[in-house]
Amino acid sequence: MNAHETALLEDLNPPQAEAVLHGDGPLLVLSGAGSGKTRVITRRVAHLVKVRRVFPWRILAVTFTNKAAREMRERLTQLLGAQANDLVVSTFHSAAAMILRREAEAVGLTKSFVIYDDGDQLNLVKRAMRDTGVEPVMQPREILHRIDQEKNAARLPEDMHVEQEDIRGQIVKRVYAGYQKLLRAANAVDFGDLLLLLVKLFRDRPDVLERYRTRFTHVLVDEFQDTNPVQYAFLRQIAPPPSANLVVVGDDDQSIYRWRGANVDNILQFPMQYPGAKVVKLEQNYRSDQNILTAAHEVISKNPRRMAKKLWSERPKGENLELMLHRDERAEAQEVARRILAVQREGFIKFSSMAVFYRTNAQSRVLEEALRLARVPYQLVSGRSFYDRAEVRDASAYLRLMVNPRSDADLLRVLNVPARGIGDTTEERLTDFANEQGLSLYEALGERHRIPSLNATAQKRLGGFHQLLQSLHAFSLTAKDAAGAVDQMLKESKLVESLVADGSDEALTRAENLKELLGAAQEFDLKRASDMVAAAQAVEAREEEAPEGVDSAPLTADVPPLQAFLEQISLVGEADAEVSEGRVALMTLHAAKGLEFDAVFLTGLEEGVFPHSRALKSEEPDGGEEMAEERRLCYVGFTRARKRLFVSLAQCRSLFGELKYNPPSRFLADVPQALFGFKENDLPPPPRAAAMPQRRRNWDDDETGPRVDRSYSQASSDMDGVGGDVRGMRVRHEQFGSGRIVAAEGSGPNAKVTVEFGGNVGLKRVIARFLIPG
Ligand SMILES: Nc1ncnc2c1ncn2[C@@H]1O[C@H](COP(=O)(O)OP(=O)(O)OP(=O)(O)O)[C@@H](O)[C@H]1O
Ligand SMILES: [Mg+2]
Repeated sequence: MNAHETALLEDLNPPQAEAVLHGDGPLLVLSGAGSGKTRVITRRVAHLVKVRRVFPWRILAVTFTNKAAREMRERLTQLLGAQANDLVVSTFHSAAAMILRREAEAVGLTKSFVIYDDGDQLNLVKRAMRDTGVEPVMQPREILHRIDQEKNAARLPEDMHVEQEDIRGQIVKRVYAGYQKLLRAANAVDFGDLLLLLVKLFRDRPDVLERYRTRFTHVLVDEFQDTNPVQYAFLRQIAPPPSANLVVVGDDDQSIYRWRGANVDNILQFPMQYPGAKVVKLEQNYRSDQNILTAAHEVISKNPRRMAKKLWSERPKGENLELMLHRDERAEAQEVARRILAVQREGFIKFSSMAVFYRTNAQSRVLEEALRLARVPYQLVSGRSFYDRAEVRDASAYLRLMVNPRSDADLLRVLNVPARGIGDTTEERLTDFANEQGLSLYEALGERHRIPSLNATAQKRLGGFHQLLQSLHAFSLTAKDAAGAVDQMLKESKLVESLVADGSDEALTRAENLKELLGAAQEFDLKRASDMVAAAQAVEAREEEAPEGVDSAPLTADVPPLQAFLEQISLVGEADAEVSEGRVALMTLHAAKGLEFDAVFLTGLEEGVFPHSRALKSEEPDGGEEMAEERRLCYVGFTRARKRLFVSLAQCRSLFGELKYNPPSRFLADVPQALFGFKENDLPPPPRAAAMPQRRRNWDDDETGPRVDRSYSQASSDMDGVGGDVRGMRVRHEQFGSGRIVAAEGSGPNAKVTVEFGGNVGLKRVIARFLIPG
């Protein structure tokens, strides 16, 4: 073993090392959370390059988010130095986008195609519905969802098999076909197209496929449990069974993207698809304290149809899990803020090592408010929120028109932004004319003198807009960097100027955001310049020439800067925001996968919130696949925590404008009480059902329900008559020691107070006069 090899294997356990050292042929690493799967991928890549002397440009490593890709690349730079810049480390979508751009002509696009997002897609679906004249029996949203599903399943309209009597299916098929036509005419693709078009291209053009197959001799995939059929089809093309060097790592228990077409069968059936694949199981968890692991295990083990897995840890038992009960979502948010501060002060855990999770984005607003008030520095991890702002979308539309004036959806978006007096009638005449003549809107603008019944003013205004677009397009052809192009666009379009002229606070904030977009472009340029230098150095530093006829050029090579910037914007995902140092991260459970934190707050553990109401409506026994997926999501949430896990719930919550009294989440009942530090005798008697008449379902009536339900149903019913002021207060009791008030009933010295005491004492109900503050 040489020195490189020793260093790379040093801190790996035997099965991890086995996976890193595995020779040629397919390999599946299947194991539970925190067992070092991602570490194995990174090490294996480094090992391939350093020890087995595989050219870095032959390696394609696919991760789930751009953020994960960035982190993996950083890690690899530490291990490999400049050579890391010759690797392709990316998400499925950006790998597909890079390849598609190189092969654009072969799929009927030009290199400057733009990528449409969800909002653009919806507009396009509406247009396609109008164009195809389908009966308006389906909502555009629903049709779009079905189209996305078809794309995830690798089906174009002509591949759809729809029965004649399936009216809705027929509608989807027709609109889908019209929608694809509109995309192609606009020289645009949507997210789903990136992989779908590539898979089709590889299928129809074996010569193109062969080039990439010959190039990428090693393909590695993290979070494989969440691949969808079209992604898997791509993998099978580029790394075909039975013998390609395809390494996939994942955990069937963490498959949480079924709603995006992910199919957990991909991982379960991998050994069948790649017969002879080596399977390595990792069983030691390095992340979480034992109590957390036990809780996670108890929750996930209720799922049917899992691959049997063991997971053990040498880590200590750790602290108890903490159960936090609240009157409503505001009290919950305040208490989360308070506990974060306490954990930071007393637990010596940095803000940046803490995270707050929730099931749906809508829950974040109240949490944000409470954190702001409590002066807890936090950051919302929702990568798209900035780019989804109206003014930023307007600016992006202009930028995309700059590189691709044929993009009709973008043109319509900014036709009258900032206001230039182009009204609905003019817009209608323009689009009708374009449709009749088979022109893009931009081309129609050029022919505007032929548009019937347009008066001179309308002509003039359209002319002005046409000129603006022409000028911007011309500028983009010679732009040397993205920031220059953004700056020019902001000036010429007068987007900032009009907002500043408006002068309202809101308009000024919007103007600030546009300047931030310019800042993002500047940052992008700097990064790109250094990446390009690095890539060139990596090519220069190659010790050997690529074999004759093998394509070894960097995948991103010749994309103009503005276009590269736009592509980066389009591919920003929900989980991609970088959390700055010193801040607590707030995110949905879905965005949390792959991450780890010292302390985790999992909020909203109520039936109908988490598990999501959708899963409750499922007609299958026990909620079927939907419920199983919620359970996996809970497992993902728990296993992000290293040392402290707080789970919280509210007795009533208003969400989506409705006030709901939901019973506690079933997942709480699966956690053994001892892990919360409760002892059997601590539990107060169950409350009278009449005390909680508003509940839709009374979990206390459920005789089979686990006892832990009773403890917190009691505590939360206690809160009915009390203000939130004493809760959370620190108190001392002569016999039980110090603790914190969880709930109180009545007021004054005879109030009955439920206190969570430290040590092994746990939850107790005592009379207030026996307590002293502190
Ligand atoms: N052999 C090891 N020795 C010490 N620490 C390790 C070892 N393997 C992994 N770790 C650490 O354990 C933690 C979890 O590793 P990693 O993120 O790779 O796990 P994972 O299996 O990918 O988890 P997840 O299922 O959540 O994606 C990381 O902090 C990692 O550095
Ligand atoms: Mg991982």
